[in-house]
Amino acid sequence: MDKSQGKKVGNAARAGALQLLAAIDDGATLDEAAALNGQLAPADRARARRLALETLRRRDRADALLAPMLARRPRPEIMRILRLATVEMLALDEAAHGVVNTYVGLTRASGRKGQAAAGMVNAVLRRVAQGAAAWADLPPQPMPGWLRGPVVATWGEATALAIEAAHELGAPLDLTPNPAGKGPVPGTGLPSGSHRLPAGTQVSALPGYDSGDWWVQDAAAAMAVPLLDPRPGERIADLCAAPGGKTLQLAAAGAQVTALDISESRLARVAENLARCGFSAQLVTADALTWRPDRPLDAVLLDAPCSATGTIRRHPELPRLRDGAGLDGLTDLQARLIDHALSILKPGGRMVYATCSLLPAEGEDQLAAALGRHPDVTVEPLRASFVQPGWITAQGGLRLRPDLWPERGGMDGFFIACLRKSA
Ligand SMILES: C[S@@+](CC[C@H](N)C(=O)[O-])C[C@H]1O[C@@H](n2cnc3c(N)ncnc32)[C@H](O)[C@@H]1O
Repeated sequence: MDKSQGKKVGNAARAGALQLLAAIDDGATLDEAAALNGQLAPADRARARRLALETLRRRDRADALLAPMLARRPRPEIMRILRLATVEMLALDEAAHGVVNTYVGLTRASGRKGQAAAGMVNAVLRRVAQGAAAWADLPPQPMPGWLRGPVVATWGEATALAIEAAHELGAPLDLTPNPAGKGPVPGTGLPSGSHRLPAGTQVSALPGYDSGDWWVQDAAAAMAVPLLDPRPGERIADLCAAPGGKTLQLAAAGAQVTALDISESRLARVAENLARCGFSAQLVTADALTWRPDRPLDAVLLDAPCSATGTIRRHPELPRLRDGAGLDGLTDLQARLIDHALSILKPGGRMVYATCSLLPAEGEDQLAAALGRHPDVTVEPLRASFVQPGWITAQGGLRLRPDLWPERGGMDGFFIACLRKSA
């Protein structure tokens, strides 16, 4: 590839990243915004997404570096250009000369107002290029107050900072091997059985996807089903199943699975994933609050809807889109789902409650409240060999956080508890 071609590809991705950041500023999620990059070649689309992700992870840090260099805060589109260029130079080690020239060009191309701002962008970015030491001294992006408050109150300031550092690092790609798969599964094996590949690995470029030799699932998310310990032939309902990572694990263990979700379109993804991996399950579109099986079940998996604050490494836009206001509604729904899930279990049956949340209100507090409401329910010991003693909470739940396994690249935030109804 000659140099001019390379530059053209790079600039298409940068313009794509600016489109994504603008849509996210307007309230879209990164996945929703991705449709805007539909015209880009796949490699540029992937690079635009990565640039946007890396910028969102360091937005506050970039703003703190830029603030003293700006006489007044520029218009949002110019601010996005400055942030993106700052992150490219200081976090992604892109050569300053090329970055400055490109973003000055993109500023100029953004219309009459852009022409007027180009000189300022040029001057500021040249100062940014000299700012590596100041950049290194800035703390990672803080979690929003509604999340940081409970995190600090529960685990302390040092843990909050470690979580924030993990958020900035982003997430590796984790695969769950299909036990019935034929080919080797790429990546390094983790103690929990997942395989890990570096952040930014393109899923479509990996062997074994079409043949269903593995599926994408964060290592923490993949821990819930082993803790339920499904057995061949057991009748198990996965009450909030889509897109189906845990349904696949349950089916792979030989259970008779009913996969339920309130969203028909999301349930269609469960069907696709089951077909690709060669498993089957009964699929039901229904509200888990009211659905009842024809007879009580051996086990239930309740991966409840939640704030998803455990997934900020992969969705750094999430803290900007949410303000914690819907939390009471979610915790109320989770409690009602727990009560209903217990009511469809046979005596002696097990239930795993899980949320991809960092908030104790959606994890530890739900477990305590459920035990208070249900004197006939006990917490099952967490017997899986990958569980480290320090991860187990006072009441016997499993607390997973992005700052755990730092030497391996972290994991999503999750809370998992296994309950047993008395026989
Ligand atoms: C955290 S996701 C589940 C992820 C899934 N267990 C997996 O491992 O791939 C939560 C799911 O709950 C579904 N959901 C939300 N409220 C529900 C309800 N009342 N009944 C059934 N499903 C519900 C959502 O549509 C969403 O697909």
